[in-house]
Amino acid sequence: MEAGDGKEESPQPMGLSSFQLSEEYGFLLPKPLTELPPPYSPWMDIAHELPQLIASHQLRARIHQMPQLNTQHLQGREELHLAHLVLSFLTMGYVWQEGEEGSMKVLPRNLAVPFWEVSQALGLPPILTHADFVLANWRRKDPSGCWLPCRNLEPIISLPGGESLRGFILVTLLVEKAAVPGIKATIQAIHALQHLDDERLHRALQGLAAAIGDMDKALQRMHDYVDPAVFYTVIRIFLSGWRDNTAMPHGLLYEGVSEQPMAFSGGSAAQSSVLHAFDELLGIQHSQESTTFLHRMRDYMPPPHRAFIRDISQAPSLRQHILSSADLRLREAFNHCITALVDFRSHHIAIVTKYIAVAKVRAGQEEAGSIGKPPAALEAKGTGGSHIFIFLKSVRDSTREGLISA
Ligand code: HEM
Repeated sequence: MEAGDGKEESPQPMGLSSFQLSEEYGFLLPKPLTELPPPYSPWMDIAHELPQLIASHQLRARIHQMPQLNTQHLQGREELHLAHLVLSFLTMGYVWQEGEEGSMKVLPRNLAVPFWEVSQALGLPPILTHADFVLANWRRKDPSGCWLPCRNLEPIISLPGGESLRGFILVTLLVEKAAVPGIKATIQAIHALQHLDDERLHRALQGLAAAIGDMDKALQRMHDYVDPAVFYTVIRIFLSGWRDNTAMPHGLLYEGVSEQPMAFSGGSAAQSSVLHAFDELLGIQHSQESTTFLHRMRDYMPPPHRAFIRDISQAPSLRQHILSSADLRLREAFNHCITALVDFRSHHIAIVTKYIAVAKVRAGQEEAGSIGKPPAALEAKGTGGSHIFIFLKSVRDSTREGLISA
């Protein structure tokens, strides 16, 4: 990361862009493409009809009829991201169309080979990631209209789940957007540390705490837009992966790519770079087990975002600086960041309780099959494969341990 140029509050755009971070949109892809060039219409045509094709059990047949397209005509980051988004959604639909018991263990070569090639080009795994589901999956309905309210936003590609699926994607998007000032404050804080500029550091920490508070407010909107029963019984399975999942114990065979099945975790906001970056800046030490899981999730991030987190972890230690400083205002601002992060994580646990634990009990009480059959293999595990509540509480509690006492 480069040093600032004297204009204190705005980090160098160069510093942001070298990590494929946008001044306005942070980790979100700033202007996602919504269509691929004409040769790729066989993919796009299926992708635009995905929820209906899955509901009518026709997706697998349509994918079998798809030609095997050459990926060499895809140009630039935007086209590659849209291709990965489309192929990952097709793959999730193909594998899970008939639910957990009817999952497919082989991905046909006309889908597997291009998906593998696009994944290699982007440095992403060949499965749906947070980068697909959220970062590259948004468009304005009215291109000249503003971001908020949510009504002007919609996902480019959908899965079953109707308005709840839309809400789940868009609320997560709003959390990413609310994080943007916090990402810039993170860079400011590192510049300030490098230059031993405590005034600037203090302002950066205040900015970071405010941004985490705004992320928390955005997160709460999940309650307004997403129905727990639809999330639990319809949406969740399509985010599931083939690693740490007893429904796919041997992984997925990517035909034409490898002789052996491969195992990848499903999509999860644990793959969002935001909290990884904040944890590194604040020097939060998670348990070994949680750290192993979270670090594995970094393999599911675009490589430049991974590099951003790595560079923060290699920067001078903020925590050591605060501990050795006599400036109580700094300590207070640092602790505000920690408290805001604990609150965010506590509210997230409340959401997970409502959308998974309580929804599971309610689904058990409903007539079997009234909405959909929830995946049994995911009852105690997240789509990323973690043991949900042990993991989330450990991560929240180790965040709290980051407080520096007076
Ligand atoms: C209905 C909404 C949500 C549910 C049910 C949910 C569920 C989960 C689960 C089960 C995990 C454990 C990891 C795994 O195996 O996947 C997790 C982790 C995580 N989720 Fe969510 N999540 C939701 C919304 C969000 C949103 C909107 C964000 C914000 C971007 C978010 C951020 C995270 C983060 C950062 C982690 C990693 C643990 C941490 O750092 O605290 N989640 N989530």
